Amino acid sequence: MGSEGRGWNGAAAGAGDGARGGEEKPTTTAAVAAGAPADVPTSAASVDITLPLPEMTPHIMQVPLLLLPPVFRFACARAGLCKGSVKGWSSLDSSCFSIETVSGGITNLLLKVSVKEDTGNEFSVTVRLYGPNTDLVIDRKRELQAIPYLSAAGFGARLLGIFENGVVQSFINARTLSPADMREPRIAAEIAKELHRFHQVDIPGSKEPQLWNDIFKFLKKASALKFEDNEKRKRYETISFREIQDEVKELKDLSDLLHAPVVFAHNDLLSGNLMLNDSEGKLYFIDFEYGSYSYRGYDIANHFNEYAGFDCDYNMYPDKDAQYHFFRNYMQPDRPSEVQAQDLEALYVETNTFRLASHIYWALWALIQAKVSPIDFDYLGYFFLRYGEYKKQRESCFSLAQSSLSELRNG
Ligand SMILES: Nc1ncnc2c1ncn2[C@@H]1O[C@H](COP(=O)(O)OP(=O)(O)OP(=O)(O)O)[C@@H](O)[C@H]1O
Repeated sequence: MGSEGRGWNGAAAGAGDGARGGEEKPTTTAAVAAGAPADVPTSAASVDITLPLPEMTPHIMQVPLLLLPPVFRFACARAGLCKGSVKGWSSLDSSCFSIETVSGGITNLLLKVSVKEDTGNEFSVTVRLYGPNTDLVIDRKRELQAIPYLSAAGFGARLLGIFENGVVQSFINARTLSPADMREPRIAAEIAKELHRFHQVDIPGSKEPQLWNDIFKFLKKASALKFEDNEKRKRYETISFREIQDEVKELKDLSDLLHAPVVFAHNDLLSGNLMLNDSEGKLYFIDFEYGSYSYRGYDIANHFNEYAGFDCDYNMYPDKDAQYHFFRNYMQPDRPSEVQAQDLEALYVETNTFRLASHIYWALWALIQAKVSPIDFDYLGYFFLRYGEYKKQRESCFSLAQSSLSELRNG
């Protein structure tokens, strides 16, 4: 198939040779120039995410075909097929493929593409299509730079190929956790241990924490929006960006005094980004779109805020005992009971200061989404919910940090 047709813009860059059964290494495309790892095949093709699935299907199937050699080799290795030859798979026709939606997501469209050989063997990959305008809140270059290192450390799905507006990844055989699972002490301990490991991954490049840069960038964008819809405009005009700016500055100054350790943080550890294979006891962190160097306490606080679940019930935020249970397993995965009291207290203060930053971050994110996202969701309402929660928690979180700092000063 060529580059013509609705929903299909552009052609493979080199990887097209793979679709004809060749072994040539794909050439560099914009994705590589934007920071993709050099050994991952790329294609300049893009798929129109706005098409209904039946119309999109033929275009989607082209993506794994264009990126065929590595996807194929990976799939063969997993399924024990074809003994390393690419000829077998390239001769399959489209009737051997099936496609289903895994998730509409808030941000992306995730599809499972499966291929069945004559032998009956089947294997699957995922094709993730980036949602329109998501580059306004997601730094794709940062994400693509981090994935190979996270993948090498055993995190997430394997990156098999990159095309203009999405990626092909391995399919993970595991169930997605629910918010209730995530709060369960045994699973919470596993998440804490895995987060300890995640925070030790070294991603080359700048180690500067990005949290406040990102928040200030969001603030700038969020304060300059124009809504055509009357109702939305009225709600938007009630927001005081001067007030938010003052809050952000004050919170940043306070958190700077804590000298919190900086790590490569996931930054979006909600239940939907945690998968568990119960029989193997393997926990997966997925979706590194928001990953960056940041404060460890921020990553933990952001995860705790997600205990609120789909009902956004922030009363589900863990109490001190549940937080300590998590901290113990995070700080000393092998000997959780041996963590020192002062280390627990320090992480408690750190986490519950950054708890506020997480509310501000997602509140501002939601404002931008309210303008640019095609998804029918009350993002403005979500802004008010998160900013309201910030205000509700502000006093107790500020005084916790301030009294801890004054205790430190007074020895
Ligand atoms: N590689 C994978 N293999 C199997 N299932 C996956 C894989 N990646 C994601 N999923 C499933 O798809 C769901 C959505 O994935 P993901 O969170 O990456 O998408 P998203 O569009 O970023 O969603 P959101 O914006 O809501 O976070 C996950 O909760 C998980 O159930």
